[in-house]
Amino acid sequence: MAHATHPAPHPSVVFSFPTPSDVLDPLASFILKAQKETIDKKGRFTVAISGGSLPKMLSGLIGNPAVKWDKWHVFYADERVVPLDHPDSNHNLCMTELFSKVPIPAANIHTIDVPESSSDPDTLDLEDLSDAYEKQLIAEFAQKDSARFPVFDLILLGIGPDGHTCSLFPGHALLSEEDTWVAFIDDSPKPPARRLTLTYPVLNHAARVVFVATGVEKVDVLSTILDKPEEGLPASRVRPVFPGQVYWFVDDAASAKVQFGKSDFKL
Ligand SMILES: O=C(O)[C@H](O)[C@@H](O)[C@H](O)[C@H](O)COP(=O)(O)O
Repeated sequence: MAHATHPAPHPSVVFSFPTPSDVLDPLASFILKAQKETIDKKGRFTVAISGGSLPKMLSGLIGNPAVKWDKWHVFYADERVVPLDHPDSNHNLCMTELFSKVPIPAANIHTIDVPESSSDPDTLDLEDLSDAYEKQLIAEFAQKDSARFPVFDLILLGIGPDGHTCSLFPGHALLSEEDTWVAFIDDSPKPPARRLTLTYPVLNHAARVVFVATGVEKVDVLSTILDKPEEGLPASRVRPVFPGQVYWFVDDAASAKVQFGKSDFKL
C-alpha cells in the first residue's frame, strides 16, 4: 500500500538588516501582515513568545494602531519557574518591555501558575505546572482546531550562543519529545535550572516561526544553524511541517558568516 507523502518543509527565509534597529520596523510590518491574514480568516491571533532580547525587538508594535491587541492570545514559548514578578521571569520581561505599554487584555496573556511574590517556587511540582500550562493550550486550541497539536499563528524565538531555543538545549533528552505540548526541565545548563518549554511537536506545527538574532556574538552559531543543519543544534530542528514556515530576522553582524541565501525583505 502506498504511504501518504507529506510535502517537505519550506526552506527557511533569511532577512538580514544592517543594524539591530533596522530590524524593528520590518519585523513589526511582518507581524502585522501575519496578524491581518490570520484575523481575517479566524478572528483571533495566537502567538508564542520567548525571552532574552526578543521582547524589546517588538517595540515597533508599541503605539501602532493597526495591532489588534484584543485578538492576540499569547503564550510563553518557554518560562523560568520563578514568581511572575521575578526579574528572571520571561513574563515579567515581556510585561516590562511590551505588554505594559499596549492595550492587550490581561486575560489574553497565558502565564504559568506561579503566583507573584511566591516565596518558594522551588517546592512547586514541575510536572503539575507543565500539565496545567498544557491545559491552558488545550483550552485555546483543542476544540477549535481539533488537531493533535496546536497550530500557533506565530512563534517568536531567540537563539542562544550554544544554539538553544526555547528551553531546548543541545544534547538534552527533551529534543526527542514527540508527544507532550509542554515539557519541564530541571537541569537547564543556563540558569535558572527549572523551566517549562514548548516542545518540537508544537514548534513544528506552527504556521510561522520567526527567529530574531542580532549581534556579533551570534555569528558562529547562526552559520552553524543555517549552514550545517546536520549538526542538529536545537534551533536547526525547528522545521514546521508544510505549509509552516521559518523566517529569520537578523542583523549583518550576526549573519556575516552565513552562506545560506538571504532574501530581500518585502511584504
Ligand atoms: O530562557 C533563557 O535563558 C533566555 O530567554 C534565552 O533562551 C534567550 O532567549 C536566548 O539565549 C537568546 O537571548 P538573546 O536574545 O538575549 O541573545
